[in-house]
Amino acid sequence: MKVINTDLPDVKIIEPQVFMDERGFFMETWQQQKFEELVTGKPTQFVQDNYSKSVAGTLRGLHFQSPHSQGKLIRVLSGKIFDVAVDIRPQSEYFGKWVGVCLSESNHRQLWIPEGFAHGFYVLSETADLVYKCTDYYHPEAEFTLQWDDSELGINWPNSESPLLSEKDQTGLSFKKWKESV
Ligand SMILES: Cc1cn([C@H]2C[C@H](O)[C@@H](COP(=O)(O)OP(=O)(O)O[C@H]3O[C@@H](C)C(=O)[C@@H](O)[C@H]3O)O2)c(=O)[nH]c1=O
Repeated sequence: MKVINTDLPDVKIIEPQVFMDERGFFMETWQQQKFEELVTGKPTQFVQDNYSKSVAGTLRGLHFQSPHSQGKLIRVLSGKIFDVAVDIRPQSEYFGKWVGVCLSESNHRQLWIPEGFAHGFYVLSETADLVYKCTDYYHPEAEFTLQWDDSELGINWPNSESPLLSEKDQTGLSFKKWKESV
């Protein structure tokens, strides 16, 4: 597997080795030892796997839990998404900075987003099946949504003038409000 750095040093792109033959392909999607050695550099325990399916134009996010922050390892089973991580760690020199990466069934890329980041994605294909591993459990009482189009964050979402949003995601917090609360 190949690990590719992003503009945010703690957020990594992972490209698994894909073995093609006449039957199709095979790949390891997660291997603990390699993951800890090459990606996080420390023991990392996942406790929950999630699966969501979304139609074209859906935008989910930007979500995070505080406390109970979740590291997330994201991959796409079918379709294509623009996946975004925002550094919301007040002590970080990258506080408020974001990175966006295309993950698709054809590039097989995964995104590692550690604890302390908000996460969201926009669906670029007709549908998208997403699976992700999380380092902490779902705690609805600790869940926050940052406004996907917050002007201060300035995320450059592709072709997403009026995305399909959940009710919760239509009324996200501004980054300014979140900053004032931490
Ligand atoms: C996230 C989550 C939701 N649910 C339930 C609550 C709700 O009734 C239903 C749909 O939840 P949501 O609308 O929050 O689903 P969704 O908008 O897909 O939320 C997800 O968005 C992406 C961007 C993330 O990063 C995830 O961590 C998660 O926050 O599923 C769980 O039971 N367990 C979970 O871990």
